[in-house]
Amino acid sequence: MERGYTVFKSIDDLVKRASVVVVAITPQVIDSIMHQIRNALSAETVFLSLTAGIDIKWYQERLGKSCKVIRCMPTITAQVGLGAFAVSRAETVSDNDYKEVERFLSSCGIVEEIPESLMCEVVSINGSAPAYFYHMTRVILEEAVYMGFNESSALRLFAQTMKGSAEMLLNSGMSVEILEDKLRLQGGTTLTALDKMDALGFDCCLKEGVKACVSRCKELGKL
Ligand SMILES: NC(=O)C1=CN([C@@H]2O[C@H](COP(=O)(O)OP(=O)(O)OC[C@H]3O[C@@H](n4cnc5c(N)ncnc54)[C@H](OP(=O)(O)O)[C@@H]3O)[C@@H](O)[C@H]2O)C=CC1
Ligand SMILES: O=C(O)[C@@H]1CCC=N1
Repeated sequence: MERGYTVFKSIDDLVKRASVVVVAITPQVIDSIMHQIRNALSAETVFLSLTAGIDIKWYQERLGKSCKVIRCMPTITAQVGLGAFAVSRAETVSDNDYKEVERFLSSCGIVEEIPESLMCEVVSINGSAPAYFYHMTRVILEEAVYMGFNESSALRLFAQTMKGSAEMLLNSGMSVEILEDKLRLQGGTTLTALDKMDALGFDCCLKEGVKACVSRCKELGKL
């Protein structure tokens, strides 16, 4: 433990020694490690699953009804301490177990407890959402370069603007409608841009993307 972590030679050894086991593998391979986990799991072990689409019932069917499962949908932004974790728990998870996991997740982001029935829906607003933003950034940057900007200069301007916009949404006390309305000046540039995007189906594209994301999450749970 000199470096603050220990490397185990097998999943079996790791699960036997851990009070909380974090499962962060893809839905496509999770079934293949279940038997190793089942043999090593104690009644006290808390199982924190980050795997999209896999529900609490799925774990209970493989590990037993009494297993303590917390399902979590994380975001890649935890890497910079700004994670947004959506969690739900099995009835077998005590408040103390839950608080321990919440404390651990809170070290790198915010934690919201949500009904398990919304765990696939939430992927579309947290887990996958950073990619929507990165994709939008790529499109905007492409246009910026076309207009003559240096790419890194445009990136700094755009990303800082988005960071500030998110900060205002979270901490200004103003609603998203009020904030948008503040920019919708009659005859102004912003309104012209929003009208053009609206006419080309921007809102509809976003809604359809969100729906596709949720559907895929549900399919992953059935693989
Ligand atoms: N990426 C994201 O932003 C988000 C991901 N998620 C969820 O997190 C989970 C992991 O995603 P992500 O980290 O991106 O995926 P990666 O493919 O980057 O990582 C998968 C990990 O699983 C390990 N692994 C694969 N097969 C086995 C196995 N048989 N036994 C043990 N370990 C194995 C891999 O180890 P090795 O490298 O050694 O092969 C790798 O560390 C997914 O379920 C995804 O739905 C949720 C929200 C956001
Ligand atoms: O794309 C995926 O399947 C995972 C879930 C959320 C983000 N990445």
